[in-house]
Amino acid sequence: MKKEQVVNCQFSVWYPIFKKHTIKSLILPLPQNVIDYLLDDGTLVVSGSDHNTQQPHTNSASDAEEDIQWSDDETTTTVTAPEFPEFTSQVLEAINALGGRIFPKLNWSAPRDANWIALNSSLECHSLSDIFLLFKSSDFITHDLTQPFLQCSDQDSPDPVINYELVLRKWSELIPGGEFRCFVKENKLIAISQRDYTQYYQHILKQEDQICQAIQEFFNQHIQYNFLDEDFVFDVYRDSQGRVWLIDVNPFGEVTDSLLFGWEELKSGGEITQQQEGLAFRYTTSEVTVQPSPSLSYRIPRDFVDLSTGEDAYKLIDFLKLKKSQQEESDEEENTQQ
Ligand SMILES: Nc1ncnc2c1ncn2[C@@H]1O[C@H](COP(=O)(O)OP(=O)(O)OP(=O)(O)O)[C@@H](O)[C@H]1O
Repeated sequence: MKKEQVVNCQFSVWYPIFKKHTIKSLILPLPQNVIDYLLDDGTLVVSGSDHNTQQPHTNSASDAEEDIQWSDDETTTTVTAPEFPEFTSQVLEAINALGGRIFPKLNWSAPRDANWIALNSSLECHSLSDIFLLFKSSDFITHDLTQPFLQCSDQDSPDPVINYELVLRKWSELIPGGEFRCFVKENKLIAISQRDYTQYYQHILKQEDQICQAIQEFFNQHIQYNFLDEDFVFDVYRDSQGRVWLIDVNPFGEVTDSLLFGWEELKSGGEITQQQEGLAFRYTTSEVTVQPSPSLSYRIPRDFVDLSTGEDAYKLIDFLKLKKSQQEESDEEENTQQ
């Protein structure tokens, strides 16, 4: 996989080409101070200033950044997250234009590994602080920001310049059993895998031929020869009326999860068992093969999740205060012993 293939799979590259066949979205350039904030481990995500109330911002001359401040007085401890007034109002405007509920992404990735941290355990966002909470907790987002070309074979060539972008997609209730990943080699659709492969869906077994045919038709009519590369991977959603929608485009190579196939067999071509002429379709065929969800490995203990995101979000702040006063007490003890 070459760096150029990764560049071509950025959202802002494929979206204009396939706009009519995918979920409505808006793209905003990500300012450098927001990128710095996302990469800074030391700052919490607590901000009251960006709730979706559509209030005009009076101070939008420049986006100021502040650090968290712990006041000395225990009774008035405050936690201040950085503020980006101009960017915040752009994001709120975009969220409102998309109906108030959005799915956030960067150039390539969504923070799928962080959904456990959100109040609703979902990637649905209504404000910039919802987005920040997910982005700051996600290794996938950090990967986009720090090493997007990690697995490329042309490591000796200079890294292409990337303009980082915040992608806001209209929130859509997608049923996981309707999602499929499609592999294209030399402009031919060679393989389709059920995307949520850890679950068994009876309707996939029953409608195997219709699903294959609908995706093949969608590919022939709208995707084939329209993308910048001849090898790539695209994700689709087949809705309850049987209509197929494009969800995402990914590089053809190890950086993309090959799900029920192996990259070796996909790259070598000929060896895959084929359902229809030239096309292999794999899905989970019984409850027996059901595996734990891969996203479970990204989670942390439930107690901590409850503390940080449970019914009472202030519990985390109380917990941190407690830790701080315990630390101060032990420091004092140490001082008196010396
Ligand atoms: N607009 C949306 N509204 C709600 N859920 C969505 C939306 N877009 C995508 N999803 C859900 O989020 C999942 C991940 O989306 P997407 O493929 O865009 O992320 P990604 O980080 O590029 O994933 P991957 O690394 O597997 O390609 C999808 O499988 C789908 O279930």
